[in-house]
Amino acid sequence: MPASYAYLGPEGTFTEVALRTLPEAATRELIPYVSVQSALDAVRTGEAEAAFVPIENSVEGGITTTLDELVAGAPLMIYREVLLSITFALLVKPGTRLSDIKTVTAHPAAQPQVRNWLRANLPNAVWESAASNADGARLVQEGRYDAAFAGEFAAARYGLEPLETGIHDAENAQTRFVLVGRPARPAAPTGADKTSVVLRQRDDHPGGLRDLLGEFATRGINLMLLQSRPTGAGIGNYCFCVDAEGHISDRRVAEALMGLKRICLEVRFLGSYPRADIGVEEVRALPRGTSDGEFVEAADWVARCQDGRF
Ligand SMILES: O=C(O)C(=O)Cc1ccccc1
Repeated sequence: MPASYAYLGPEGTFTEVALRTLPEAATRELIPYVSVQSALDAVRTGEAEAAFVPIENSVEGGITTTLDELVAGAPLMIYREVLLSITFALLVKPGTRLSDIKTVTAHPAAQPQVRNWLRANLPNAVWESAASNADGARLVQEGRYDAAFAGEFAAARYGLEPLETGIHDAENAQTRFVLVGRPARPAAPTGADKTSVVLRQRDDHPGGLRDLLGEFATRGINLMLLQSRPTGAGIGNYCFCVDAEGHISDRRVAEALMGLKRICLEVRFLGSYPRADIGVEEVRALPRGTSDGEFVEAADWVARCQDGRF
C-alpha cells in the first residue's frame, strides 16, 4: 500500500484540488477525512504520512481550527504550502430556482467571501455551517439544505448543478493550504522560504509583543502572518502564530529564534518550507548586515576579541 496523505474531505473540496497540484500527491493514496482535526490526528497516530488542510485565506485571515491544532496537542510540522484562487458556485439540485432557496450552507471560511452576494441575491436565506464546502454539497444532495457554496467542480460528484458561478466578493481571493507531517528535518532552503512559529509570552508586560517582534525586526526579517489565538488559560491570554520570511538554516532566522527562545515561555517551531507566493528571483534583497556572511564575520570577530586577536 502506498503512503497516504489525509485531507479535508469529502471528495470535491478546494483542499483536494490544491493537494493535487503537489507533484508528490501523485505517488500517494489521498484519503478524505471529515474534519481538519481528524486529518491531523491521522498523522499523529501514524495512520497517514501527512495531512493537507486549509490554514489561511486572504479575506478572513487564519483558519482558526487549523491554527489551534498546530498551537496545541502533539507537535506537527509544515512541509509545503499551496495557494489556490477561490471562486464559488451556488450548487443546487437540478430544477431548483433562486426563489426556492431558503437555506444555504458551506464551510465557515466561505461565508466572508460570499456575504455581499448573499445580501444582494438571497437576503433571507438562512446560513448553516458545513464541515467543508464539499460536505455542504453532499448535504444538499441529501436534501438537508437547498443550496451550497462550493467549487463548481463538486457539482457532478454530488448530482447537483451550478445555479450561479464565479461568486466572490473580493477579487483575487486566495486560500493557503499546508502539508503537515510529524516533526523531522525541514527540507533544505530554496532561497524563497518561510518559517512558521508559535510564540507564548513569559509574562504580561508593557511592550511584550513589541519585544517579540523586535527579535525579527533587528535582524531584517519580514513577517507574513501575525495572528493571536487564545491559549485557553483565561481572558487576555494569547499566543501568537507568526510566519516569517526565511529558513531556519539562515543565520538571521536562527538568531531571531534563539532570541525568542530566551524571552518566551514557549516557542513552537512549525517548520521552514518553500514559499508558494514568489520564486527565488522575486525575493527582496536582504537589508544590510543580515546576510549569513555578515553574521559569520561578526561571530568570528567576537571570537577574535575574546582571544585578544583583533
Ligand atoms: O477545501 C474546502 O472546500 C474547504 O471547505 C476549506 C475552504 C473553505 C473556504 C475556502 C477555501 C477552502
